[in-house]
Amino acid sequence: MSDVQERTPKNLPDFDGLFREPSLATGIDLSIRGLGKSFGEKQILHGLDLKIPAGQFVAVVGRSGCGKSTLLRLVAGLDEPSEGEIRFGEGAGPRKNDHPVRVMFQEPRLLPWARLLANVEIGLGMQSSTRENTQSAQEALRAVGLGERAQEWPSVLSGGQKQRVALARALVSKPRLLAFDEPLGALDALTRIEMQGLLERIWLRDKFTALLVTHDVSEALTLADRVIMIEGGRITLDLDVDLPRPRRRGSVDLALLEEKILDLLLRKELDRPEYEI
Ligand SMILES: Nc1ncnc2c1ncn2[C@@H]1O[C@H](COP(=O)(O)OP(=O)(O)OP(=O)(O)O)[C@@H](O)[C@H]1O
Repeated sequence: MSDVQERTPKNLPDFDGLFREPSLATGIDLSIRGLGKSFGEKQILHGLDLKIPAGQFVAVVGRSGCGKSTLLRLVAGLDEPSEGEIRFGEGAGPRKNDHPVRVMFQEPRLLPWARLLANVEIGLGMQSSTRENTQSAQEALRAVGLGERAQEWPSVLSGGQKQRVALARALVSKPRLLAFDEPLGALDALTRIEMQGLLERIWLRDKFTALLVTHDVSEALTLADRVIMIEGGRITLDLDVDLPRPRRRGSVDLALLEEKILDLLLRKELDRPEYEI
């Protein structure tokens, strides 16, 4: 597992000169015990146990419908567990107000009638705009490389640029845990690779705890310290990805790990009763 302590700003790749100063945000521990979730008669998650130390980057993979987004929604406080508990930080109970988690979704969900700066300020709450909020939003836009475009409208942006605004909006409140639900799923391959680099650099700078739900095993392995696989509502793989960063796409180490995870996913698929002859 990567050592969080070693991620000092001096190791960081520069992005338009924007990553020299670390922000004050730091990650938070996440502890999940006996987590279950049912929708009506259908049980989706079964007694999940998971501990994520502050600052770790964890990717969650698994077949479509296995419950990845359900887990993320529970962690983000967007839904209530049917059983079990989710705790943040040393000994802290579930926090209703001042929730430490922000989410970035696959769709940017920008307000078309608000300029980019105002869209990012929304990440600080719906209170009226203050000078500090405007400054924070401007900094967040700068961090995603859109500082010069604060007064533009969402409609003039490409899909990748809209996702960068969504990232700025998620970052502006300096969350202690940032959850990503397929954030790059709708982007073309090149933009996706660029965005992966941006996500990694921002995470290295801010040291928040990261929970990434993705279909893309290669993306999980490029970004995460640890990859978790959910199958049948349970964690069936918990793999440390102990490779130096930034990771080289197409390297033998990554390819071997990817093959191992894909093999497991495919074998599980073949084991399913509907595939029996
Ligand atoms: N609000 C809901 N009401 C009823 N069923 C739901 C609800 N939310 C999710 N489900 C069901 O829970 C199961 C898991 O859904 P979830 O979205 O967590 O899967 P996923 O692994 O994220 O899938 P995908 O990779 O396709 O996005 C699915 O069968 C889904 O239909």
